[in-house]
Formats: sequence, structure tokens, C-alpha cells
Amino acid sequence: MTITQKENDTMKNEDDVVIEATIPTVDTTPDEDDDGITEDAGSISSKTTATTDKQPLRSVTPTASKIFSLIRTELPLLVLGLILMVVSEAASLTIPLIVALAYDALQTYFIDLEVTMSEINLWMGTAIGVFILSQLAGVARGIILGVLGERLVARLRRQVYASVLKQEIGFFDEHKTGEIVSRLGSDTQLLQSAVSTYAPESLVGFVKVIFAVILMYYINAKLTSVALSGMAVLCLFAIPFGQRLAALSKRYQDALGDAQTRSTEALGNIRTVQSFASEPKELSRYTEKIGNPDENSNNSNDGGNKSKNNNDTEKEDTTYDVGVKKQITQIGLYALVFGGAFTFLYCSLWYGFYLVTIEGSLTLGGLTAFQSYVFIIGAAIGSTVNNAAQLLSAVGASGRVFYLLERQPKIKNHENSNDSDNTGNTNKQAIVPTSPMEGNIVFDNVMFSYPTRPDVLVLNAFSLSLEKNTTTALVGSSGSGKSTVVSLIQRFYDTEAGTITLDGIDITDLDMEWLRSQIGYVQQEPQLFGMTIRENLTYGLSEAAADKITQTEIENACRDANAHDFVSSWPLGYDTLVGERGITLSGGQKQRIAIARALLTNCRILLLDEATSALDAESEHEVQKAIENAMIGRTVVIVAHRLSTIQCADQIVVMDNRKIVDVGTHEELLTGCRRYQDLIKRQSTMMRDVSAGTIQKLLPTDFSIDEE
Ligand SMILES: Nc1ncnc2c1ncn2[C@@H]1O[C@H](COP(=O)(O)OP(=O)(O)OP(=O)(O)O)[C@@H](O)[C@H]1O
Repeated sequence: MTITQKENDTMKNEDDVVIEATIPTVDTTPDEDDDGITEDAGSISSKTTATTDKQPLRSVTPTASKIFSLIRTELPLLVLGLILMVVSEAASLTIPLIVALAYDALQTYFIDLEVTMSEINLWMGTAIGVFILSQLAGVARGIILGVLGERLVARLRRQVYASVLKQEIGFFDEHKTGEIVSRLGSDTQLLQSAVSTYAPESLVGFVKVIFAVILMYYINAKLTSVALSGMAVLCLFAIPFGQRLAALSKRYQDALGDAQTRSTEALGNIRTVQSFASEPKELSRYTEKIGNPDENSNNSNDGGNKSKNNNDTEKEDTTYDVGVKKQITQIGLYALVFGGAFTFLYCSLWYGFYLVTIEGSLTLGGLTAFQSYVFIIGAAIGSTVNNAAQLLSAVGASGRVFYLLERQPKIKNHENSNDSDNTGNTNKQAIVPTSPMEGNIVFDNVMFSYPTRPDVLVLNAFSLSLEKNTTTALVGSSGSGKSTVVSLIQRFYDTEAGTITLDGIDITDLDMEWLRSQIGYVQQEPQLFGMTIRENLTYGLSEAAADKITQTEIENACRDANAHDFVSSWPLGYDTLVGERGITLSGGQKQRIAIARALLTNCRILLLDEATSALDAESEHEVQKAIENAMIGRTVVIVAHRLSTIQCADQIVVMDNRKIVDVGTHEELLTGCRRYQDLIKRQSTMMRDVSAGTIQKLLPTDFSIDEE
């Protein structure tokens, strides 16, 4: 079946409409950096956002004051933990000295056994007492710092998540969700370990070395100088190893973050992945970052996908490649530190025996204590190098976390901002109207391009009035900007020029929470949450309102949305769980729940973005009835392709090529707008399931429908 017009118009292909890439009328250069953050020298310039690709998340330089601000609230616990640490370490370090006194008591063994034994009992009893004290302090320190770490990470995750949630939609267009999630999970975890383990352990190691050196000098200065000069040589070799280890740890973490981003993306879209049989492709994308130990090393970086840009000189890091290097460096470092330390230990012991026997400047007990301290220092240096390397990775991770924590959303209420707004005014307060909203929306000369594509103008001098309590349908070719209009009403993005007013007030002056609370929004693919039907329905209400709402109110909204019958037919009714993202519901059921959810908010403005376009005729009919009920007494904007949805609108806006082509009722446009006529003709292909008679009834008499 086709529809032809008697005047014999040429049919145009709506999909051919392409938006030109450069429109000179507006300066669309992105802000240099309005995140409110000073970024890393090595970070990506915001200018690079002028691409269609998702950008890697940036990082900021972590300063000591920023790190301190994280732990400030935990300072009492931290100080207590550090005091216990010093007590525990100081106590354990004195043990070799005390045991040395017991050894020295042996010298009187042949003279007076009783005196010798009483001295040995005294010193060994004291040593055990001090050891128990040191252990108790150590356990208390471990618990305190462990709890501190958990408190810190829980608070940090909440703060970072809160900061991420308030970012503007453009931020999420620009960045991959997986990367954000990885920062929330792994990077904050690394920071927790830094505070509860790496930093205290590094400090413990440092304190141990200092104490041990002091005690060694106390025992014998000459022997200590010999041993320390050996240690100094060791450190000279160990430092570059340590630096390399830190750099490798950072690269490993980065590659792991990228791998997590890719796997999160694939698992989040698993239906698409499986429907295209793209499991191997996704595995390959993941392998590009994880590496494949079973492939020969020349190929391991491309994960089996040889078409990538990487050439041999510019290999991307994989966790496998970097991990292997990291392990080798780590083992090399340990071998150097421990091997070297023990070599010097044995050499200094040798010299120590000389001092005991020939010079007589050292007792046997002193020598055993000295030996213990060299062991302690060797072990402390080894673990400190490792902990310090992890600490450096954590400092790197903190830069990534700070970026999310500090980033200022580009779309925000006036009251949140100290900086000047577009008009140069400062300290403007966001308006919360006291009288009920009427719902008159006016677009005045709006210019808009998306932040991720600032050089492509999507709306060009767009002006439109939407009267209160009327329905406006937006129609037009794909990509003409219909959904963009809907997004701008919700202030998901700000315009570049021109204004959008609601009841005469510029929406950028309105409190954003208030504005959005007045708007019900139903998308083509409505997003439900993995909760019960009831919880999904009350999702748009405040906690207090959700507690107060009655079952009758919920059922009435569902009746208006044609959802009550199917929900109540389920055994658990409104307590039925819908699965992750509403996976257990059909498309039409999800739509109707989403409409009911919007209605329950008592919204004055209802935005329906292609709410029926994905549905079959039967579901569409049900959803259409729901929409008609929902329209009553509201300002409604419908983005629609289906004739059945648009023909009942008070005004139909025909959009094309970034502009409004015509505005009128269905009848007016059919007679006067070529573009609209073309659109209606195209309905013929989309409405094969509707009889010719039905379509003919919707068309004026000068249209005829041919059966193919
Ligand atoms: N988040 C975004 N970031 C960058 N460009 C975008 C974004 N969303 C849409 N666009 C671009 O803006 C233009 C208008 O898109 P919009 O979704 O408003 O069109 P539409 O008329 O609703 O199309 P359709 O009928 O296919 O849904 C298109 O060129 C599109 O590629």
C-alpha cells in the first residue's frame, strides 16, 4: 500500500537530511576549562572535547592539602593510631637490647650461677612483657587504622558519587560510564589501602630504621658506620628500581581501568553483544587491555585485533605485559635489597666478631643485638620500598578521584555558583516560584550545539511557543533536533544563545530541582530500576511523598496509564520485582509504567519522546490511550513519528535541518506544508499493519491511497 498525492509531488528521502558541520553564526569554541579545577600538565586539554568520541576522564595534581582534607575528619583516630604505632615499634625495637643484657649476664655464669639466672630471668621476663605490650599496641593500631580506612573509603565513595550524580548530562555524553565506575571502585579502594596500610606501613618502616640506627650507634658507633655505608650503597641501587616499580604500578592500574571500562560497557549491553554474535569482538577488545599470555609476544598487544592503529613502536599497555615487567622489577628489587642487606650483614658481623675478640670494644650480647637490628633494618627497607611504591600509585589514583570530587557541573543553580553567569551577574539566587506553574514554554532564538560536538549547530535560531494545557507534536526527519528540544526544556543542556522561558522566567534562573520536579518525562526506551513496580512508580517522588502515597492513588495513575490490569494480574501485583532495568517487562508494559510514574509526580509538563515508536500496533494502541489520558490538563510535548499520535495535537511543529519549517494543526499542514505531506506519505511504509481505510480517514479528500 502507498499513499500518493493528487498533485504528484516528488517524494523526498527524509533520512538524507544532513546537518552541515560548520555554521559560522555562533562562536562554538568550547570553554578552555570551566571545571573549576586546575588540571594536570599531562592531562587532556578540554579543547579535545570537540570530537564525537568519548574522552578519557581527566586527573588533577594531588596536593598534600587535598590529601590532608580527606583525612581531616579522621584526625583523632589517625593520631591515636600513629601513637600506638610508635609505641608498638619502639617496644619491639628495644627487645634485642634487653635480650643482649641476658646474653651478657652469661659472662658471670662461672662465678655465680644464681645471680646469672636471676639476671637472665629478669631480662627475659622483661623482654616477653615488652613483646606482649608491643603486640597489643600493634593489634590496636591495626584495628584503628583499618576502621579509619573503611570510614574514609565509605565517605569518599559517597562524596565522589554525589559529585558524579550532579554533573551535567554533557559530562556523561563525554565520558564512559565504566571509567567513572572504575574510579568509584578501584581508585577509592587504592586510597583506602593507602591510608590504612601503605602510608602507615611506610611510616613504620621509616620509624623502625631511624630507631634501629640510633640503637645501633648506642651499641657500637664504629660497627654501625661500616654497616650503614653498605646500606647507603644499597639504597643508591634500590631507588631507581623503586621509581620504575612505581611507574609500572601506575601503568598497570591505568590498563586495568581501561579493561574494566570495556567490560562494563559490554556487559551493560550484553543483549546487543550477543544478538550481533560479538562475543569474540568484545573479548578481543578486552584482551587489548588485559593481554593474552597464550599469544606470542609480538601479537599480544593487539589482542588478536590486528587492524588497530598500534604499530610496534606505539604499543598499548596491557595488564599482562606491564604486570610481567612489574613482577620482574619487584623481584629484582627484593633480591637487591634483601641479598645486598644480608651480604652487608654477614660482612659487618664478621667485623663485629673482630671488635668483640681483638678490640674488646663490643660485648657478645651487643653483637647479637646489633645483628638483630641489621635484620630489622633490611626487612624494614624491603617492605618500605614496596609500600612506598603502592603509596605512589595511590597518590596517582587520588588525582583521578579528586577530579571527580572537585569537578563543578557546567549546569547548576545560581545559588551554587560563586562565579558570574552569562549576563555577568553574580550571586543570583535560583528562583523557586511560589505560585503554581501554568506551563507556558517559549523558545526564543535558541542556538544550540552539543558539548561533545561544539562545531555542529543542532538548533539554529529556534523560536517556538507552547501554550499552557496544549499538546505540541514535534515531527521531522531523523536528526532534525526533536529530542534536543525535549532535553533543553529539562535543562539537560544550556543554550549557547537565545532563551527558554517557563511562564516568563528564564529556565536558567529557575531552581533546577524545582524545574525538573514539574516535568514528567517518558523516553522511547523507558528506564526502570531493578526494584518493585511500586518502587518504580514512586521513583519520582520525594521520600516523604512516597511514604504518604496511598495504594488507591498508585492504582489510579496506573489505570490512567492502562497499566493497572496487567500489574494486578501478576501474583505479587505491585510488589513484583522488574529485574535489572525492567528486563522482565515487555516494551509496552515498561512504557505504561513509565507514563504512570510520570503521572504520579503530578507534573504540569509532560514530555513524551517517541514513547510509542518502538511498539507494535496492539501495544501502541494501549500506550496511546494512556498518553491521551495523561495529556489532560498538562502542557505536553510529543516527539512522534506515528500519525495516530500526532494528529490529536493542538499544534504540530515540522522540523528540518535545525529549523522549524512550519507550525499548524494536522489539517492546516496537510494542505499547506510540503514537508509534512512528505512525512505523512512516509507513514505508508510504517503503517502497513493499518488498513487503507483507517489512514484515508485521517487524510483530506485530495489524498488517495493505493493498495500495492
Ligand atoms: N548527546 C549528543 N551529543 C552529541 N550530538 C548529539 C547528541 N544527541 C543528539 N546529537 C546530535 O544532534 C542532532 C539532533 O539529534 P536529536 O536526537 O535531537 O534528533 P531527533 O530529531 O530527535 O532524531 P530522531 O528522530 O532520530 O530521534 C543529531 O545530529 C544528533 O546526532
